[in-house]
Order: sequence, then structure tokens, then C-alpha cells
Amino acid sequence: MSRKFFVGGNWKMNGDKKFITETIEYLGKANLDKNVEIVIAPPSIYLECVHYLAPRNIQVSAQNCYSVAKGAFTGEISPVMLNDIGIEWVIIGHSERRNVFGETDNLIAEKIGYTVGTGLKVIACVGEKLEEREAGQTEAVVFQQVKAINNKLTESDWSRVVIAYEPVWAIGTGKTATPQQAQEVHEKLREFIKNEISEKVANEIRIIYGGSVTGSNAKDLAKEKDIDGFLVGGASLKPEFVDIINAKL
Ligand SMILES: O=C[C@H](O)COP(=O)(O)O
Repeated sequence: MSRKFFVGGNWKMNGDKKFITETIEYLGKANLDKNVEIVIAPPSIYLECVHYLAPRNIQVSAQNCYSVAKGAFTGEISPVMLNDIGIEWVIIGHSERRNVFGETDNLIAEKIGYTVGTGLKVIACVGEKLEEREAGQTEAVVFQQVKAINNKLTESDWSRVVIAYEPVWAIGTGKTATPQQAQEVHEKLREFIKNEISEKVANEIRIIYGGSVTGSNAKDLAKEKDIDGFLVGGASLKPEFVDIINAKL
């Protein structure tokens, strides 16, 4: 089963108009692997601008959205409005949303369920904290996170979802999971999806890795059979993002 390699660049709360112009220019000129699905996620205030400027081979993603179309939810972003301005993807459940802003498995599942229903595609993030890994709870945590999402999706909805496995201890810390550590969790997640959802979803879903991916470690991670791409934070703000996109070449 061949799954299209997927590389997302999550800019988090970084970038300005000058950065956008320069980044779009270097990405536009770079020789990017045509077999890779590339998505960049700028801060929401710049979504429309990046969507307008980005080359055709690069899609644009929001970093978050809410679970309803409209209403009295000050500061929130509606999936319907993202559709309205032509955005195709949304990251939901990033560990910073979970841990800094207190989003629960249930809220994240609600948001994913609603968002997929509007026709958008979702990068759904899961991952354990350091203390959970050390307590041997990695599988239990990520399985529970996926199970909560599955409660809000039909089997066919999963074709619009990419799962990003991002161990919290590896995010922005420079401590990348080794290819073996990441592969182990990806493989177990795929097995869980096979048992919990279906063999078809397990075979087709992209499970991407995030957590201190760089131009130097991407190639080794990309060799693992269950690593179908990356969600990149810090390095997506640098020219080495091109090396990560081209990790399979
Ligand atoms: O969304 C991206 C992840 O949080 C990884 O961030 P990082 O590459 O800066 O560790």
C-alpha cells in the first residue's frame, strides 16, 4: 500500500509579511519532490495572504478552529469561514492547544468531527508527555486520543484525516524521537486503527511524525515504513524545510 508522503510546516505564532514574502519566494524557486503533499500553516491572520501567494504545489492549513459554524465565540475561527476563503486543511489537537490552552480529548474530537463534516481536511495531533512515556503509558495515551476522535467520525471521514504523532517531550526541545521510537508508536497506532476502525483506514491513513524534525534527521526518520511524513515546527521557518520535504529523494 503506497501512501503519499506528507510534509506540513506549522509556523505556530511566528512570521510577518516580510517573512511570508521571502519564504514563499524560496519555496517557489526550490526543487521540491513532486511526490510529496506539502502544506504550510501560518498564523490565522496571514492565512488568506499565504493562500494567495503560495505556489500551486503548496496547500495552506489553519492551526486551529472551533466546532461550530458561527456564533458568540469571541476569538475563535469557524471551519465554514476557512472553507469560504479557500483553505483546505486545519491542524487540530496540537499539543500546545492541549497543554497551553487546556483543550481536552473530547473538545478536540468535537472539533475534528465538525470540521471534517464541512469538507475540510484535518491534521489531527496526538502524543504523550514525558512523564506518561516514562510511566509506560505512551500507547494508552495515544490510543485514547485516537479513540475519542473516532467517536465523532464515520469510517469514510478518516480519508480526510492525517494523524500527526508528536511526542510532547520532542516538540521544540531538540530531542527528536529516534526513528525506532517513532516507528514503534506509528506501527502500534496503525494496528490499533486496524482493530478499532478498519483495515482499509489502517492501510490508507498517513501517520506523520512531529518533534524536532530537521534537515539532518528527516532522511533517517523517512526510511521507517510507518512514517508517512512530518509535521515540522521550528525547521519549517528555515530554508532546511526544503531538505525535509525532499527527505525521500
Ligand atoms: O507542529 C509541529 C510540532 O509541534 C513540532 O515542532 P518542532 O519541529 O519545533 O519540534
